[in-house]
Amino acid sequence: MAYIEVKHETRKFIQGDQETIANHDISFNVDRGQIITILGPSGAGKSTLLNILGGMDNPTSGQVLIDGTDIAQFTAKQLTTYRRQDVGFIFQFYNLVPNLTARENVELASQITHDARDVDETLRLVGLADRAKNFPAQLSGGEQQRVAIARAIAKNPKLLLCDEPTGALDYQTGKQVLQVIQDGARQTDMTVIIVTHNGAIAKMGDQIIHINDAQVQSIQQNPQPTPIADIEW
Ligand SMILES: Nc1ncnc2c1ncn2[C@@H]1O[C@H](COP(=O)(O)OP(=O)(O)OP(=O)(O)O)[C@@H](O)[C@H]1O
Repeated sequence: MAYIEVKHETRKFIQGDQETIANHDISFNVDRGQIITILGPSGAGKSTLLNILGGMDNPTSGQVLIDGTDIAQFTAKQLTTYRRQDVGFIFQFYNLVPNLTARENVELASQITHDARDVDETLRLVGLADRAKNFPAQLSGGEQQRVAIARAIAKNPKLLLCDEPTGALDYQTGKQVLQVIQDGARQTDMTVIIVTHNGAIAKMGDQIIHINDAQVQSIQQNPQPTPIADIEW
């Protein structure tokens, strides 16, 4: 059984008399431990889909089975537990707490889960052991994003969701961050979903889901993902 099964997922937003269909009849499967990329232009519906997978939003219709359980049917309380225990998030703009050190930012996440990873070991994993006492403002963009990755991974999530994780970074730093995400995934057996509008980055996925105009345009199996060192954009 696939770890994620999205079946006919649709999300409509209604504002006044205007209806926007952000996701229309979306279906795909993801195996446990896969890295998949969701590729599409601005406004295609990628973030909407990621929010639904992360339990931050509910679809209007359809099923979102995670490990066999339909989270589309979850109550608000069940969704909170799911987000807390099972999901790590990485966003374009890091979202670190500015008055906490790198270590404290990571600790914050590890404290709310049962099965957290060791904070110092996780900082080592992202190559930031020696910056643990620094505040976000004392770190570069790439380092801040690595703290955000450590924070997400420290929860030991089953699912890591990344929304344009390199969107605010330069080319070289962006590649380092992708490498950290990939290494983290391979070492922890997380399932990873990366949203991007960048076709070159999408090639790091074991599966590339092309989304356009709210719909799945194609699903490309990618048995030989491009090594990050070889990705160029
Ligand atoms: N809360 C909302 N209320 C109304 N419309 C929304 C809402 N969230 C998203 N939309 C609309 O749904 C569509 C898809 O948006 P979404 O943010 O999912 O796209 P995206 O592919 O992630 O785009 P981007 O790459 O620019 O972030 C857009 O037309 C957007 O305006």
